[in-house]
Amino acid sequence: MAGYNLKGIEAAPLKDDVDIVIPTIRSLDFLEQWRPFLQHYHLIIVQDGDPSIKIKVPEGYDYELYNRNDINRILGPRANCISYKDGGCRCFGFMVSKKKYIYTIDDDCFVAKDPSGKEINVIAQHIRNLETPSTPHYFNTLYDPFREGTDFVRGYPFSLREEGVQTAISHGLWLNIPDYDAPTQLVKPRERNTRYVDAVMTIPKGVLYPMCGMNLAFNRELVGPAMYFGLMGEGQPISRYDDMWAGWAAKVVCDQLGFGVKTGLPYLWHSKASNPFVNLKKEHKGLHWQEDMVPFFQNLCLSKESDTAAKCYMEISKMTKEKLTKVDPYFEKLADAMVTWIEAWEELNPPVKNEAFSDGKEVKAK
Ligand SMILES: O=c1ccn([C@@H]2O[C@H](COP(=O)(O)OP(=O)(O)O[C@H]3O[C@@H](CO)[C@H](O)[C@H]3O)[C@@H](O)[C@H]2O)c(=O)[nH]1
Ligand SMILES: [Mn+2]
Repeated sequence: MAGYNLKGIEAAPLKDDVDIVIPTIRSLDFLEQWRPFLQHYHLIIVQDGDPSIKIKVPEGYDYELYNRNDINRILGPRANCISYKDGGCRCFGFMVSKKKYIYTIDDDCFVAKDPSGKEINVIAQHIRNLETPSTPHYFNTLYDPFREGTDFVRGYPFSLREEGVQTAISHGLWLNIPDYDAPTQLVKPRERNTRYVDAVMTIPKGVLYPMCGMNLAFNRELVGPAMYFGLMGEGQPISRYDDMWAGWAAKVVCDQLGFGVKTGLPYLWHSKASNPFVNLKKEHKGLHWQEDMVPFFQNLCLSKESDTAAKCYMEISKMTKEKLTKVDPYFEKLADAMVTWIEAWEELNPPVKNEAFSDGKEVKAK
């Protein structure tokens, strides 16, 4: 690229199969540092906040940029399911993408170094995580058996080794500013995560986890419809639980459809501690409601007819309305927004007519 020093650019794995989705209400200057790893990928930028503000995209990146006016134009009345003034707006990018894989990253995240001092190619590691099987049915104590230099340990039944399932989500971690909630940030303002754990592990079937949207990749074809970052932000009683809602729902869907979820490598460097007092105001209801939301998802039993991500999600929406509205009327609104999300998803992503599925049905679990 004229004028840019791209020396040392690493191979951009599956560059035509990945879209990078970035929600931003700040600036995209952070992309300068990511050039060696992200420059070859297509970006989908979801600009939150005032659409009259012009966001500058660093030269040399191939991108599409959507602001609130674009979301309203494209989705019409269904735009009300996309959060405003909350990072959850990023899921609009998941919906408009046509690629197999999504990688989503926050605009205050930078390239981290591993203990040897080598810069970490987050995309390469996420693709490796997504392209190798998960082991949700039986925990391998030496972590990911599909990594170089490791394997299934003694006592791991061979019958289960072929059982590796398709990996739908790869959840990366963060050095420096950890993703703490506001109370924890307030009591530990100077805490920094300096610990690099060289491991990738499958989250066992039936176990939920707090999914952070900061450094996250997933297979759109397997689990895209379930990756709805819940309706939060302006006009809603809660914020900063958008990624949590998506993580809980998507894990239930992955367990139902027989897909895997991995967490661990890659790390990135999270630089900006959002203001803990502002965060406390935004997320305080979530701190209470999570005591109900988590057991709700833990106890969900989906019907066998729910054999695609969209069908699972519609069933979860129905159960949300039935079981969580007693916690707060907001959940009825959220349940309706979940239905709107699926309707919008299916309008923008009509099932592909495919001889394998003569009725053109969505990808079903094997
Ligand atoms: O109103 C908003 C606020 C933020 N964004 C964009 O979303 C991401 C995350 O924002 P931020 O870095 O301020 O949030 P953190 O507390 O550091 O991160 C955690 O909170 C989650 C946000 O819900 C986030 O995914 C977690 O990692 C940035 O890109 C902001 O620009 C926004 O679009 N609108
Ligand atoms: Mn941040």
